Amino acid sequence: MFNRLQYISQGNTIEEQLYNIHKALDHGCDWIQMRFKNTTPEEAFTLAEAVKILCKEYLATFIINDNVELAKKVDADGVHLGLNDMKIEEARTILGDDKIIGGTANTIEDVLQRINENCNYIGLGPFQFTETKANLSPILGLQGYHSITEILKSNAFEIPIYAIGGITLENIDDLMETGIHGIAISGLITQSNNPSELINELNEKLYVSI
Ligand SMILES: Cc1ncc(COP(=O)(O)OP(=O)(O)O)c(N)n1
Ligand SMILES: Cc1nc(C(=O)O)sc1CCOP(=O)(O)O
Ligand SMILES: [Mg+2]
Repeated sequence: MFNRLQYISQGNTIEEQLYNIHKALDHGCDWIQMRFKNTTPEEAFTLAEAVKILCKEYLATFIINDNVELAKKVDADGVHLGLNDMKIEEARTILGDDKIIGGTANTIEDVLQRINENCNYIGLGPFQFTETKANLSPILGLQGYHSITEILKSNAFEIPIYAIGGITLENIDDLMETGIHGIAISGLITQSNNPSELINELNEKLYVSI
């Protein structure tokens, strides 16, 4: 079973990224998505090599955002691909069946497409407004997750769905009640002054039904 909490990394430099990723790992995150935008291929490779070593040390899952070739090059555990990134089928051909390929969805139509593409999980968002990502798709809100998970349940689809976008501690119980698998968080963890307490509280809420 996949982790229920994904940390989506932030940082404008390799140093900032490493600091934030190390902080998340040190305080209990064990699924890291390296999301390093507006950088050079060389810097992305340098960071990915370092994060691979860190994730191995912490026994954490290492996912790279967008860049399939980099994930292959550093032997990451997988990639996350948006609707405008490389096609899932092409990524699967490059990475093979043993790697994790996550896909973004913003609507039920996108979700069904991702299921047909044999994604390993779906990042469904945005839950609410967030400054972490530009050009957000329409906000889903709690009702948006309810309506989508209802359709999936009635069709016996069991792909892990992660909510993403502006998620805070107060949203977890309501989101998990919709039947999603877990959540993906960036800013809340990055900006936390007490990451241990926050991540413990997040995990308590996420695994309470287990
Ligand atoms: C878990 C998860 N869900 C969604 C996204 C968004 O991916 P994408 O639409 O490709 O946007 P960028 O992150 O590339 O800006 C994600 N990264 N992770
Ligand atoms: C990377 C990303 N993708 C989204 C989507 O809706 O596809 S929202 C988002 C940002 C998530 O960061 P935060 O937890 O700081 O809001
Ligand atoms: Mg992307």
